Parts: sequence; C-alpha cells; structure tokens
Amino acid sequence: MTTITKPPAFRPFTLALIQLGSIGAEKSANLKHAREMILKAAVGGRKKADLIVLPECFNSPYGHVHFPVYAENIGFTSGKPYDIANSASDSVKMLSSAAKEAGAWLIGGSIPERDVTSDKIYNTCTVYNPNGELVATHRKVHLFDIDIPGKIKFKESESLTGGTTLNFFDTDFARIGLGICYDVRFPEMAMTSARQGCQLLVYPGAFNMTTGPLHWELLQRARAVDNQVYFSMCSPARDLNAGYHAWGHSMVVDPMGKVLTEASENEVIVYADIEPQALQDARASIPVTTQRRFDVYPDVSKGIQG
Ligand SMILES: O=C(O)CCC(=O)C(=O)O
Repeated sequence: MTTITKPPAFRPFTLALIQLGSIGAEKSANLKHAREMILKAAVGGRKKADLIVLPECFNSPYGHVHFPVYAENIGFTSGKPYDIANSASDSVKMLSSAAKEAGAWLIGGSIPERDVTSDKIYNTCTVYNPNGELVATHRKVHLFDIDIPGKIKFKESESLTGGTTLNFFDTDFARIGLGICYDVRFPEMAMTSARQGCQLLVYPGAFNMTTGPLHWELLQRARAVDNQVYFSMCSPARDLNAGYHAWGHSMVVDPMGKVLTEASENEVIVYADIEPQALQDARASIPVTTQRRFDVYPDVSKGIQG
C-alpha cells in the first residue's frame, strides 16, 4: 500500500490552457506548433504562467486508426529519474525542452504511447517541471467507447488499452491530479485524487459536437463541486476539416463550480488565477468534506489506490 504524503502548501498561481489548433497529419509540424504555443502561453497572460496545459492527443489526428501510427515509446517509471536525452519519444523531448525554455510546469496533453514490453498502446499524459524533467505520467484509465445512434460512435478500445493507475504530481504551489477526457465521467477517480490532497484536477480532453454541448461544462462543474477543488479540461480547437470535430471550450472551474475562464472553439490560450482562498472558503462555508457519513456508505476512495 502506497503512503500518501502531505500535499505541498497551496499557493496562488496562474494556469494557462492552450486550445491548440492546426493539428494535422504531419507530426513534426504538430510538435513545432505546440512548442511555439507553449512559449507564447508562458508570457502571454497578465502574469507569467506557472502551469501550462496542452490538449488530449496534440501530436496526431484523433481516431483509433491513428493511434498505432503515431504511438511513441516513452518508458517512464514513476519515482525513477528519466533520461530525456536518450528518450525514444520526439514528443517527450520537445515537451521537456519547451517546459525548460518556458520556465514553467507543463502538462503535455496526451500522446499515443506504445509500451515496448507489452506492445500495448495507451493514451498517455506526460508532465514536466520547469527544469524540463519528466516527473509524472497518466495513462487514460477509461477508454472512450460510446455509440449514440445517428450521432457519434467511437471505440478507443479498438487500438488502445486502459491505464491501471491514478496519478498526481506535486509542484511548489499545489498538488495536481491527472485524468484524460472520458475519465471525467467516473466521479470515483476525481474523488480519490481530491481525497489524496489534490487541490486542482487537470484532464486534457477532446469532447465532440454531441456530448460537448450537453456534458463538457456540466461534468467539470460537477467534479469541482463534488470535491471542492479547482477543475480544468483543455481541448483542441475545432477543425471542421478534420475527421473528429472537437467541442473546444477549454475551461477552468473554481471549487464553488463557477467557470473562471472558457475558450471559444478556435485556437486560443486562456488563463486563470488559482486562489487557495476560494477553496478554503468553499470548504468552510459548505463543509461537506467533514460531514461525510462513512457509517452509512463506504469511502470508495479507500482501497482504490493509496
Ligand atoms: O465523454 C465524452 O463524451 C467524450 C470523451 C472523449 O472524447 C474522449 O475520451 O476522448
């Protein structure tokens, strides 16, 4: 059983979401554009961004046929130093050097990852500190397999495997929990991260034109209010010439469920100031975190991980 350490002191910081556009077939062009946008995001707000986020599947078109073609070997083991210079992943190398140049923490959206030992492919988020070190990864746990007749059918499990761990990382300003897109529909995951001390949960995502208008904001506000945490999802920009039409609307929600910032559907960088006081006020005024009745129902966050 892993012991969960005390989270770092929660301090004010600036979060930047890159709603990336122009994601095409050429991976090197996608990486070049993402790099330029990371450097732009670092300095483009009212204050310097402390944490920058890219969207789900930022280095390739979105679709199960593309994942095996664009998949890269990363080979990260949690808790062990990672040798960036000898990484087999061009995306990891770019993200590492961009985080270092930006001098900011970076949640590198997600990329298709091929695990060399098993040959399985995962939808994987990688995280970098301002020195460019790869400090955490998250493999999408819940695969996006849905079929809404006449609207959208998508089956990630045709080429991907679901991850088996929940993941967070510590910065000098907050503990941040990770998920990817469809993971947001499973409240147990966000609840577990919050109970492990995360003050902000970040899920790179790419909702669509059917579930986006109905559920994108609803789910984020629900997860924020359930857990009295900051919650954020970062989407690609909508491209009607692409095979998959992303909803866009990258957003940041505060612990009371208020939307602090929301993108349109175009390429844009949006910023939010994260204030610990808002989390403390929410928990003090509506004290659900101390009113839970584990004598009536079980604490499902126990025993999942930790
Ligand atoms: O849950 C949804 O409606 C969309 C999920 C999705 O697009 C994804 O997991 O990539």
